[in-house]
Amino acid sequence: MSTLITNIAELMTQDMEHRVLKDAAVVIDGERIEWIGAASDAPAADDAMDAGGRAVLPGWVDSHTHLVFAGDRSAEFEARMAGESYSAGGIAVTMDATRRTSDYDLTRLAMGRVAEAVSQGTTYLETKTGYGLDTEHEARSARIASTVADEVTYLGAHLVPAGADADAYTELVCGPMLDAVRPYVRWADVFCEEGAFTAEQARHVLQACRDAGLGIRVHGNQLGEGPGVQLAVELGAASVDHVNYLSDGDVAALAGSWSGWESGAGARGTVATCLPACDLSTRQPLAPGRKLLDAGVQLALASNCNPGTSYTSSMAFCVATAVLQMQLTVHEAVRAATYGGALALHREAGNDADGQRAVGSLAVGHRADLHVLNAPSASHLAYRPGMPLTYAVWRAGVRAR
Ligand SMILES: N=CN[C@@H](CCC(=O)O)C(=O)O
Ligand SMILES: [Zn+2]
Repeated sequence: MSTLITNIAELMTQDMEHRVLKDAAVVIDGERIEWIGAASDAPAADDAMDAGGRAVLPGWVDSHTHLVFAGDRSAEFEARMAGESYSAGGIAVTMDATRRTSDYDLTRLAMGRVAEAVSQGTTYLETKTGYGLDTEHEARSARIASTVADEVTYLGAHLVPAGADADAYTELVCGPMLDAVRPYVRWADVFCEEGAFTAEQARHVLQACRDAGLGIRVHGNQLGEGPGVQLAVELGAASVDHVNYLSDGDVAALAGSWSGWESGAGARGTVATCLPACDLSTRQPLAPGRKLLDAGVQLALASNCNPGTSYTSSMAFCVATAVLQMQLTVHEAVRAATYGGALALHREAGNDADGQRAVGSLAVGHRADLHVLNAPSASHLAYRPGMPLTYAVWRAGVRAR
């Protein structure tokens, strides 16, 4: 069954040539994109939709969320708005609420959050464990996550639970807990920050998880300059996320990891994932996205949806903030929220060794993940911030909104 979507005023492909087509059309067939080009050249299809002069872009790829949780931390948020600063300790509050919640309710809550994200144009989504923090509850979170998200990350190393010895807990994360989550996850992550895990503990976790066949990523440099970025680059992590406080050496290390990549002469590097909604909600300085891009670093934008630091799954909000406050162009911000997320998850074009279709860009053969805006161009995402601009969504070729 094929569908022609025509009368597209602006088609932002985010493909390798960065093409933006005017008066365009797309044909999707099953879960894949069959054809892209000028509306006047479009082939016939079984079905047709007139986009009415609207803009189309790839569905958002949200490469960093924490959706498997229960409970509410609005009091912590209010205290922060009154001047308190964020610290990792709040994670324990969510851990308690999450452990007390049944499988059924935890699944229902996570599914509801995914549905909210999809209704706003997100078509590919990663989520993490990290609110279980013992073997039983981390495995349960990983299992539930694997039923609701496209990609699952093991974040047993989110916080050392109260009363536990940090090194003994790290051993648990690298041993029995890793074995228990392994069937459900593709990635591992560690919160490498003061109050969470030291560089040495983080290295141990990342190496053990890599040895177990997982891809790795790091929460780093969120609350101050720290070892997270350097560790991520050294170990070849797919991404380092937050990146608020960076030394010149950190920026250089990230840029160096991408040298030669675009010309095909170098290997992939470590994506810097900026989380602007989190930065606003924690009153941290926004990550230096402009500086990173100018240095040659590949950037992702993600929501970091979680109850502590960023209780929103709105990628449009992240894009608007990146344009209005981080000095990215609209094209750069949309690219970071689509192609950049795919790059951070090793799901971009040309990286489909396991048979999955590429996401995050629109080209023939890629997964049919399309986001139709109720606007004639993507610039309206920043020009009309906060407006409900999602008009239609296709996720793997299925109309999701
Ligand atoms: N920084 C570490 N983890 C989450 C916050 C978790 C929480 O406070 O519940 C984050 O990415 O911001
Ligand atoms: Zn996070």
